[in-house]
Amino acid sequence: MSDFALKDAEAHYGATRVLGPLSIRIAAGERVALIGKSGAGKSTLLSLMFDRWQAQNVALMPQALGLVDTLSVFHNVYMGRLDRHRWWRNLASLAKPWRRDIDEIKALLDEVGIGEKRWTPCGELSGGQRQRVAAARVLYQQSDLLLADEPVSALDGPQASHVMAKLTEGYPQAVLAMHDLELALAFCTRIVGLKDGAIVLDAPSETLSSAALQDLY
Ligand SMILES: Nc1ncnc2c1ncn2[C@@H]1O[C@H](COP(=O)(O)OP(=O)(O)OP(=O)(O)O)[C@@H](O)[C@H]1O
Repeated sequence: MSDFALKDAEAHYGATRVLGPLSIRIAAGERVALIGKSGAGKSTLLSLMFDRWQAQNVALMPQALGLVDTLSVFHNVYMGRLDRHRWWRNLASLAKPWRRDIDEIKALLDEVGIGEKRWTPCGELSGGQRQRVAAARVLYQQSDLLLADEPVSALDGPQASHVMAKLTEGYPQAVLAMHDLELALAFCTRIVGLKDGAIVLDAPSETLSSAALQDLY
């Protein structure tokens, strides 16, 4: 595990500054929930973090998920480790996957409740199923840090808790944009509140309640 830090970072769309300047450090073992109302800058901050840190072995689960609809669930998860294999192995796996990969990916898919869909094209899945495939892909990736944008927004209560538990077990160091404050407090060690592109709150979860966080909305 390593430290990840931004110093005086800014993000612009055209000439308009929408984020920062802000500084933040994510220490080993910290799971940070980014919260704030729509447009506060959560996705922009996650993109900036990914841009700056991607050379440091970071997994990204974007809001749009980035699944290939014409490929099976298995192959979408397999893509989490494409860069660890030689090109010919990846190409051969498209036609005939290795038994070892099938077993490992099936076990992960079972953990998020969609093992039976492993050969279904992602284009034929529901929104919640797609989100669980994307969760399985970042878990398969086994990077040092997870950056995830609303990773359980399409899941119902018990499923959302279950997938959050799996993601945070797999990634003790993470930054997660969250709308659900109860889940954020339950699974993250630290809450960072954003307003108009600035950090207006940064505190350990154990010192906060969801009622206290309502001021951000
Ligand atoms: N492609 C874009 N072009 C111009 N402005 C953008 C673009 N994407 C985002 N913005 C602006 O940047 C600001 C931050 O947006 P961002 O998507 O980071 O917010 P967010 O907190 O993630 O919102 P949400 O919870 O709705 O996903 C907003 O004012 C938004 O209008």
